Amino acid sequence: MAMAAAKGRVLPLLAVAAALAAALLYRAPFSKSLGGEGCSLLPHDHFWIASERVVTLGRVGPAAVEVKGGLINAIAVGDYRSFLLRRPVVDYGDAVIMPGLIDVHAHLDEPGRAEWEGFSTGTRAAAAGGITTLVDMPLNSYPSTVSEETLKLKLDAAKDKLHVDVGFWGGLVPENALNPSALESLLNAGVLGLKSFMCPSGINDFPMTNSTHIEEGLVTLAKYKRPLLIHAERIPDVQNEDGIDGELDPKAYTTYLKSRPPAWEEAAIKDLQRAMKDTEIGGRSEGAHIHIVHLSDAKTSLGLLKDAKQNGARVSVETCPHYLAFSAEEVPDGDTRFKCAPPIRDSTNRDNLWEALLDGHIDMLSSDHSPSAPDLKLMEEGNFLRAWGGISSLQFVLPVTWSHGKKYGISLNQLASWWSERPAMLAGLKKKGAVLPGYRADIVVWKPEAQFHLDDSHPVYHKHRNISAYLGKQLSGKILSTFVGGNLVFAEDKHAKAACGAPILAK
Ligand SMILES: NC(=O)N[C@H]1NC(=O)NC1=O
Ligand SMILES: [Zn+2]
Ligand SMILES: [Zn+2]
Repeated sequence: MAMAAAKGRVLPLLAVAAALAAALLYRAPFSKSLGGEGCSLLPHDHFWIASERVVTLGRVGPAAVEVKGGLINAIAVGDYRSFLLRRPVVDYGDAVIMPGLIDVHAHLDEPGRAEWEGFSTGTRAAAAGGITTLVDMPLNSYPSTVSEETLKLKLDAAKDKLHVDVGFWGGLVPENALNPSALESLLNAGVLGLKSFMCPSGINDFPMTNSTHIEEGLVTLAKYKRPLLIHAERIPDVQNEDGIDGELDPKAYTTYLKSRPPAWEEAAIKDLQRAMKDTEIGGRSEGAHIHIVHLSDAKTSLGLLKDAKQNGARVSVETCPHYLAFSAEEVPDGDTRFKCAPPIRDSTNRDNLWEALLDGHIDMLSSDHSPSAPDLKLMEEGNFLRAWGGISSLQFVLPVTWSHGKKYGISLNQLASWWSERPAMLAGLKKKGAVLPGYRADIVVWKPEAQFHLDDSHPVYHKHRNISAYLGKQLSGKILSTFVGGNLVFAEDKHAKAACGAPILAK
């Protein structure tokens, strides 16, 4: 019965042992450390999961993973079936067992804008998508997370609503950037690092920073060894003439592209050169780390970042599935679901982003899940210049990355590196991001080959399915089970009753 709950396939050979094991499992007491009965669809705190394709230790192969008290206790690599005789096991056959995804860039907009997205809906979508940890951005909620007090409001709003673990970035804004004690109190309160914008953010209480704010903020961050995430677009001092003029059709996607050319990304990154240099060994903010969020320009901006890395700057770069899945050529005019900043560029740029990811010049992936209330997307009017910029994608990032990445020959190990290991390092999450003994049992089990059509009948848990650019698409990669800290929080299109994810605070 316990086995059936997880739809595990118990090998016929092990039928007797499995029956014994099931009985054992069923009688096992609920673990307080796992939060009690409603936290898991598999209410046991000691069990094994196994499959032919476990992603661990840089390889993919048959293995069994022992989960005990919320942690991975042991891994039996190789012929796990004989090893597992008489042990309680959920056998996932040839499904992939991989570290749960860590999405370091999601906007869950509580308090203040729960009608855009919230902790409950956002983390349910995450669980359904195999994401086991999210790091929440400091803007789009109201107030923004820019102080100890506003972080406390976030934590209060999140209480009892987290279906996965959630950490928080704080905001670096002009009001705190030149004030080390204000920044220290925010960092001491537990944000995992800071985030700032070099252009208007679209949110009134999250003003943009200039390079001086950034350089000064980094000095404080260096003491804490926590990163600064930067939205690197800046309006160039001199706009060149193919910039936008009033005559262009606001429904045409080309108009939007012209309004935010790659020159914006370039200008920001050039402006960051001194800040990047400061992070080098012996630099003014040695120990700090600059992370460029959602890179879209795979040309000059990427080149500048490669140079900075080569010179020893501590810089990392993420891009997002929408820049890898879509190209400007295929964005229909008036379809503002595809509006994001920086924009989705042409197909050559998309191919170059894949190449940079495969070559290691782009370090990791994140969703930048940034929904709004549907009316702000202006879907009927189709005005790209006035619509909210933000892509709604949280639940689909794994199948989207896989479906499109297959064409570029990506491997399961690369997926685990881009979506789990590197994000864990960026956010300073110890014992997360890999399937290894001693690590938190945050695991996704999925079937890469299973195809599905994201049609109107597909369950979507994040807010406002209609504003997601992925609706109507055919994807490969079905999530079977998601474990967070040993709790089976999602399986067979069902969530565990209780929300037992943990808030993560830096110490
Ligand atoms: N405020 C906000 O979420 N902006 C995000 N949306 C987007 O498309 N890019 C962003 O930075
Ligand atoms: Zn951004
Ligand atoms: Zn964002």
